[in-house]
Amino acid sequence: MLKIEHFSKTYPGGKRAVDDLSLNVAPGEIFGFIGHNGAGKTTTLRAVAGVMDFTEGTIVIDGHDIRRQSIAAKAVTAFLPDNPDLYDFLTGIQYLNFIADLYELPGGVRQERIAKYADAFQLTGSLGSAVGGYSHGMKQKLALISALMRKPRLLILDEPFVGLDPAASHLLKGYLAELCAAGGAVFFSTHVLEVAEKLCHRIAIIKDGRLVRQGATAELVGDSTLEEVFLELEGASQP
Ligand SMILES: Nc1ncnc2c1ncn2[C@@H]1O[C@H](COP(=O)(O)OP(=O)(O)OP(=O)(O)O)[C@@H](O)[C@H]1O
Repeated sequence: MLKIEHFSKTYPGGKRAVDDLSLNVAPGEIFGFIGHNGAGKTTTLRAVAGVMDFTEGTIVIDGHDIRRQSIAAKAVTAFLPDNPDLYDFLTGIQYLNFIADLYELPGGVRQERIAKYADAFQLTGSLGSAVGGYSHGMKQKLALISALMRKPRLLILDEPFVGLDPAASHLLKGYLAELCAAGGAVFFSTHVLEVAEKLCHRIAIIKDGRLVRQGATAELVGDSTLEEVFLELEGASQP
């Protein structure tokens, strides 16, 4: 579903944020991407989502090269940044309809899906209000609904659990599993290692822009916890 090969990104000014990263995410897989602050997670996710160009390597989504077939790749991908930038002057429902129009989601299907996800995330009563008045968590829920309603083949999420209340986090985990059961795939970054350990089929750990470990969660963790494995790789001292 997602194939990243020898991906590198050097920012203008010379910072090499990611160096020679390769990984695959298979259909049906929830893939967690973890690493310290500044490790290169957001840089990678933004390149995969096609919102940032990169220096070297190839990124292929569902058979479409993100550079050469960017529209086809983006048509099957949804990306939720850590701080979604929505249109404050639109109401929630106007925003969802705007996204549904962009991705040509037919009327009946969109209404049914918006109703389903908005009810579940308890946002239905706020859809008539301007997004500018939403709390951070409400904006995040709206952005999530806009991504989920499209039923993307690949869902890319940057720190999706930060700022969500426990009920919304629980719901989201269920929806990620649902998307994968339907043959989609999820690639997400997180600092919440307990969630990653429980939720992810496979995990990659990035350190200073380089992939230092990847594999099936059970194999990667072994008899330890993900936190222990992570801290050991980081060389961090444990109490
Ligand atoms: N626009 C930019 N210009 C220059 N350097 C950048 C830019 N964006 C990120 N970087 C640098 O690239 C490196 C990787 O940043 P990135 O945002 O990908 O890390 P991250 O793993 O997502 O971190 P966090 O967990 O803190 O969100 C960091 O050293 C950061 O300072």
